[in-house]
Amino acid sequence: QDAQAKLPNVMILATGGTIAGTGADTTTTVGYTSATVGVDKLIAAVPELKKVANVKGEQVFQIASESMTNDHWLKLAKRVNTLLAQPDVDGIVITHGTDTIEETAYFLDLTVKSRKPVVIVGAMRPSTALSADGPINLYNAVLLAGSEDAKGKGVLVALNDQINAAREVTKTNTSTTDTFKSPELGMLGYMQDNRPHFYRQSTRKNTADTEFDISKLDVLPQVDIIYGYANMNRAALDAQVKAGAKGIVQAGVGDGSIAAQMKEPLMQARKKGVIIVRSSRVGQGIVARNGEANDDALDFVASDTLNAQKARILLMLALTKTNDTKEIQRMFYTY
Ligand SMILES: NC(=O)C[C@H](N)C(=O)O
Repeated sequence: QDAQAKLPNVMILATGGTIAGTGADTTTTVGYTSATVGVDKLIAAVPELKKVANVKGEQVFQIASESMTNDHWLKLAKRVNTLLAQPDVDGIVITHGTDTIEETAYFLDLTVKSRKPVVIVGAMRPSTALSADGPINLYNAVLLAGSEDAKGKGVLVALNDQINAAREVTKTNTSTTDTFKSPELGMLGYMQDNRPHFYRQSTRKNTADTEFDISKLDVLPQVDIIYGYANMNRAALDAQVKAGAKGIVQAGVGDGSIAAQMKEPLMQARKKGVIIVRSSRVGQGIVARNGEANDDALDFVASDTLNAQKARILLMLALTKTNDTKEIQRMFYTY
């Protein structure tokens, strides 16, 4: 009894994904159905959890993560903040589909107001598969969320025995279990021997140290992404601006370069008040301010090392505070 009382209290918030998926048979690893197993069953499948934490489950959503929306994020962030404000919650694990895990992780990294651990976990193989990765990933996530070492490190993404920072992690492979990597800045550490081993930490501000507050928001500003490619044209940009986008992230070629034929359309969008952020489709490296484009003259913002899908998140949150491009650029160098 006493030993159990000394264990950390970890809440598991389930949102769906492949970790809760089921396939036709044990060898089905593609073509299965995501988000079918409930949180109680996920917990019951790993009896070892009880030895390392007092776990409680809550089904927040039951969706495949490709269908994650801003509304889901607002609801999830509010729930996480409410739970972490309770003295009887030491850490949170979120089970999530892997397709947008990096986006949800970064959204929470910017909006959770606590230094208690928040760990997001998923799986690449459905729960019914041979060598399903969900159970060990969930076990490690609960250990991590209950550990002292994970406090104050921002939102963590833990799969495949590795710990990555929300800002830096990305899905690098469509289907293998070693898909989550922080290819340019490196992972934070490993899960091994029933404990985390940390080697580094992100230098960017997160969680309790950010300026963003979603507690009173029911909707986020519309921000969309346009993708760079040879022979790019303005159709997607114009459609997004017409549909009411307040911000556009360009996942540009190379160092966020702007095609000659896109310069005028982007300038026109900016004149209409739309904030333009230059990111890159490359996936690694800095998009430098005033590098491949004169951001000062164009009044654009450079994404620094954020990929386009994460730049979209920071721009949405930035737009809840300001429309000033200098301020928004500061935020891109802060978070
Ligand atoms: N491995 C997965 O979880 C993929 C799934 N499509 C999802 O993101 O929900």
